[in-house]
Amino acid sequence: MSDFEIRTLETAEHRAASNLFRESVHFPPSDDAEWEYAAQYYQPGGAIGAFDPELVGTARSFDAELTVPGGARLPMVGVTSVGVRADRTRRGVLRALMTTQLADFAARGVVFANLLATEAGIYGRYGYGLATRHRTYSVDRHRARLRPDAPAGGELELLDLGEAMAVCPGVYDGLERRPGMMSRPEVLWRLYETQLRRHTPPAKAVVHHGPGGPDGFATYHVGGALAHPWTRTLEVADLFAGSPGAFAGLWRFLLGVDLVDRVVVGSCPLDDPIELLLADHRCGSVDRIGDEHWIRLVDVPAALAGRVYGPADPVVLEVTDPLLPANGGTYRVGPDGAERTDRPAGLRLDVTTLAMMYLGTWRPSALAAAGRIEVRDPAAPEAADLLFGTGSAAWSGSHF
Ligand SMILES: CC(=O)SCCNC(=O)CCNC(=O)[C@H](O)C(C)(C)COP(=O)(O)OP(=O)(O)OC[C@H]1O[C@@H](n2cnc3c(N)ncnc32)[C@H](O)[C@@H]1OP(=O)(O)O
Repeated sequence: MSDFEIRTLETAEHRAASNLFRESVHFPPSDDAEWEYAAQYYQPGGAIGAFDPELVGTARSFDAELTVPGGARLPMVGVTSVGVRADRTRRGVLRALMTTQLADFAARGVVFANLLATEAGIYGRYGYGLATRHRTYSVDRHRARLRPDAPAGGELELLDLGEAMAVCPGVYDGLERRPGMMSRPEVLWRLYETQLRRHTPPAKAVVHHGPGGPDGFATYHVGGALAHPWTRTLEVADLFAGSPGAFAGLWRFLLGVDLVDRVVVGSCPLDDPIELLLADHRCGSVDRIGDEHWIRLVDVPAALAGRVYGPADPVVLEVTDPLLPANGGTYRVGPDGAERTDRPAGLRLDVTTLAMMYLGTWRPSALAAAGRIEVRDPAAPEAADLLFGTGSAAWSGSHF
């Protein structure tokens, strides 16, 4: 670990860092045209590198806000573009990058760090716990009909990508957010626009207009065979709906696009009601349930105080956090909030496990049954299930 130096990268070093990351995930280096837009994703001062003295590892982050149960939006950073040169792996470079980043986040008052992991075995050791999951849902368009009692929805407006990028960010900002959703900084919209523009023809968007104005949208493209017989798939990148009418209206539109065989939504919340809208739910299928965001509670007291809790007897949690020891200690969590306490703990857990239950994705009793929580008070797991449970499944829908 002492054989290399970790420091913030200068803007002039960002391209080398980006290419190092790309090589680590087996992508080619960016050409000039690609780098022209990719450079914008590097927030000034937001990338770090490990040098030995050459650049051998890197990670970057950007600022956003995370919605927690109850609706509060708390400061988070998105962590991404993490890579170590293949000839320098397994000698502590990532550990040094992660430790440096976390100390910096804590000093800046960040409450959460979020990431999407290439492999499930990497980030738990740094306090990141799998906190949101999503599913890929596909529908056989030829068989699909919405039930006659499905909400009618409002007007739908088809936009090209340029128009969509002027409209969708505002619609997104106005939506009520589930736990796990995040603000989308402009760089993320630019990333999505670039990805959507790669399709031929470029992707489009459909916006739903409810009684109070635009309240949902979907971005999509249609790909597949160009010649008869048609085997075309409509792939949805984003689907956000602020009301039952918007959700049904958007799905009705997507299932109505001609010359399409399947409609696939890559990332849906686990509990969205599409099956309930279909007249025959067997024409739809869950293709995959997977990891979505891993979150790290950088400031445990602020994170615990920032969300609301369900009705149950209070529990006392004893939390351990070797990388950020200031988070360690006992916390009383009850329907009236959470604060530090001197009372004896009912449940003992590490900060990674706390992240897994924080947004309601994993029940404390299940984590205890799996051996991830030590139970000191036999009544505490059931009470914690009720306290940490949420009305809707945590989901982000924003990937980076
Ligand atoms: C948010 C994102 O950007 S996700 C992208 C992550 N990047 C990639 O997947 C690109 C390809 N992989 C890499 O670049 C590297 O292998 C990395 C970044 C995953 C790991 O970097 P390294 O410098 O080798 O990790 P380091 O030596 O610090 O190891 C730290 C610990 O993680 C473990 N570890 C490292 N990589 C992995 C892995 N892929 N799976 C499981 N454990 C791992 C090590 O065994 C070590 O364990 P220990 O603390 O118990 O000793």
